[in-house]
Amino acid sequence: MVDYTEGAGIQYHIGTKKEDVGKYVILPGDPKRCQKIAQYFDAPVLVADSREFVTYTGTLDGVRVSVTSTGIGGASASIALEELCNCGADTFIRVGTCGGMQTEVCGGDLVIATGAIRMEGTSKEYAPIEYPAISDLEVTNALVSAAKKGGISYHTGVVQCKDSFYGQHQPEKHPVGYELLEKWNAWLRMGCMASEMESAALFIVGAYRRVKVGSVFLVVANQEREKQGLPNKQVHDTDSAIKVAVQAIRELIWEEKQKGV
Ligand SMILES: O=P(O)(O)O[C@H]1O[C@H](CO)[C@@H](O)[C@H]1O
Ligand SMILES: O=c1cc[nH]c(=O)[nH]1
Repeated sequence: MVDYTEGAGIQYHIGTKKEDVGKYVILPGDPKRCQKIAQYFDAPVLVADSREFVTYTGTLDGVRVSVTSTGIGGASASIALEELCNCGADTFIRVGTCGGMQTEVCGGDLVIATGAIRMEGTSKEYAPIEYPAISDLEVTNALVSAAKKGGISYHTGVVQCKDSFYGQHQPEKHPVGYELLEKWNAWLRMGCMASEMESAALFIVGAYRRVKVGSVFLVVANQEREKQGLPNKQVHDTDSAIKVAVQAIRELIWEEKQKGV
């Protein structure tokens, strides 16, 4: 019988063993982003490739670091996070793409999440909706510091997470479009910066597992700019977000070394 629980030798979905995974893990959604991220590590090795979960491990400044793809949505992201925690990882940075919501959040900018709206299903199977999905402060500060050092245009704030990508982009086609549109307008009025899919689940599962999770996203476009007839640049190269995540991990490693951890 398969042992799905913590302590099992090989994790059931992601296919890693404890010795395969570093303390720090970068979490892209897209498995094809993993190799691109691993190129920034010293001596990267492909340690597992199972379903949507691809894992490489190498080092940064002598410390073991991994990258594991989460697939799309909170359900698979929560599985990746749980199983990486079972392997001993404790600090995570999601590197994703998002759609800008406020008109100043333009294609090519980065968004660093300070919290996430829980309009998805997975986090509700962990914690009551009153519990906030917030990013880890140390990881978030490291991401901000890295973006500043890199001279990259970035925004901080709340992001919206949902399960339906097309509910964001074509709400009028959905039978419950009236509800999606009303909520979208409320998120806009509250100052929500961007829409993506995984951070709410990752922040909630991270809180439950007592690990640190932060998120940085490339803004691929902004549908609100489009609606208002403003120029709407489209950008798909995630390299700036990857560089910021890698630099943030270096800063976190440096801080831990200072503390003698
Ligand atoms: O680019 P990734 O990391 O997959 O992130 C975003 O892109 C996917 C939707 O296109 C969702 O996973 C969303 O969160
Ligand atoms: O608009 C977008 C872009 C990326 N990911 C999303 O979830 N929405």
